[in-house]
Amino acid sequence: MAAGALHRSMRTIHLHGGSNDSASTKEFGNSSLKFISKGFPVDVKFLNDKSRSFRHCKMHVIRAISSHASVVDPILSTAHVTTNFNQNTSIESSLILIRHGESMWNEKNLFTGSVDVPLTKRGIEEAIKAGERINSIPVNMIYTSALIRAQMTAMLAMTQHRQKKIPIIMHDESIQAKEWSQIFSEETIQQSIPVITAWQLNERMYGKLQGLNKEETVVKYGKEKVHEWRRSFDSPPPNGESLEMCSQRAVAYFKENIEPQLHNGRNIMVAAHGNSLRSIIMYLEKLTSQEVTNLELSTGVPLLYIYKHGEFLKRGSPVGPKEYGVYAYTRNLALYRQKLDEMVQ
Ligand SMILES: O=C(O)[C@H](O)COP(=O)(O)O
Repeated sequence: MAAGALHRSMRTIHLHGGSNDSASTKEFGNSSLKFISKGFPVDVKFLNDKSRSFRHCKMHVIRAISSHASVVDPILSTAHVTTNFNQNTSIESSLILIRHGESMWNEKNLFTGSVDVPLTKRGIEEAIKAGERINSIPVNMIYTSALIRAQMTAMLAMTQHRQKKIPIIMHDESIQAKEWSQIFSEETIQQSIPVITAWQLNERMYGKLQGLNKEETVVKYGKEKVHEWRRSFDSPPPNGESLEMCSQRAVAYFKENIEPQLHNGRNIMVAAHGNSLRSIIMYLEKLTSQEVTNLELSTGVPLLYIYKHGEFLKRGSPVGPKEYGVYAYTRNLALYRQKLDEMVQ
C-alpha cells in the first residue's frame, strides 16, 4: 500500500446513500461502517443524500479499498460530506500538545515568528525529555507546522516512545511527491506513524519584529506595548498577526483536520509553537481573550488532553521530574501503559 494510502487510510471515506435505498441507514444503522484495508481502519460513513445511489457508492468504496496504490483518495473523491451521524460516543482519544524545544533565536532572545530556525542543543535535549515524559501515551498520528523547530521536536520526542513506531513525514504536495514516497511493505506501514506538516500550525507571523531583540524592543516601544503585542488576543505587532488572526488559521485547521481524527478514536500529537498552541488551547479550554493573555507555554513541555464525548479534558503537564506523577492517566491510558510494560517483560 502506498505511503499516500498510509495517509489516506488514516482518514475517512464518506458516502452518499440514496434516499431510495433506505437499506443504507437500515443496513448500517447509526454507526459508520469499518473496512480494514490492509491493516488500517478505514471508516465509511453513509449519508442520506439524493445525489447518489447507495449501491453505486458501495461499489466505489469496495473498488477503492481493494485496489492498490491507485486507491482513490477518499478526501478528494466526490463523496466526502459528513453527516450528523449519531456516533459511538464512548470513544476516548488522547491529544498531546508540545511547543518546540528552545530554538537558536529563542536562545538569542529574538522575535522569531515565521522565520525557520532550528533547535539549539538544549532544545534538542528538551525534545528528547518531552519524549520520555509521553513515552507511554499512545500516538497514532502526528501533526506539526511547516517549520523545522517543530518538526525536529516531534521526531526527537518519538525516538523515546515505547511503541517503537517510526514517524514518517507525509509528502502529498504533488502527485510525484506522493508517488515517490510510497512504501511497499505492509509490515513497514504497520510500524509507521504518519506525520502531517501544515503551515496553518506555524508560529504567529511577528511582522516587523522578526529578528529584533525582545529586550531592545521593550526599550524602544515600552514594556506595556510589547506585552500587548506578545500576549493580547487582538492587538497585532506592526505588519504581523495578532493571536486572533493566528487562531483563525490554527484553530480552523485543528477543527477541520485534527478533531475528526480524535473523534474517530485516533491518538494525536501536535508539535507546534507558543502562539499557535495558545490559540488552540484557548479553544480547547474555552478561555476568554482576557484569560489567554496570562497563558504561557514553556518550550518542550508536553500537555495532555483527553477527548471524549466531543469535549477536551486537561490531564496535566509535567512540572516534576517524574512524568507518571504528573499526568492524570485515564483507565484506558493505564491499560495501554500496562500492555507496554508486559511487552518488555
Ligand atoms: O516567535 C517567537 O519569538 C517565539 O516563538 C514566541 O515568542 P513570544 O513568546 O514573544 O510570543
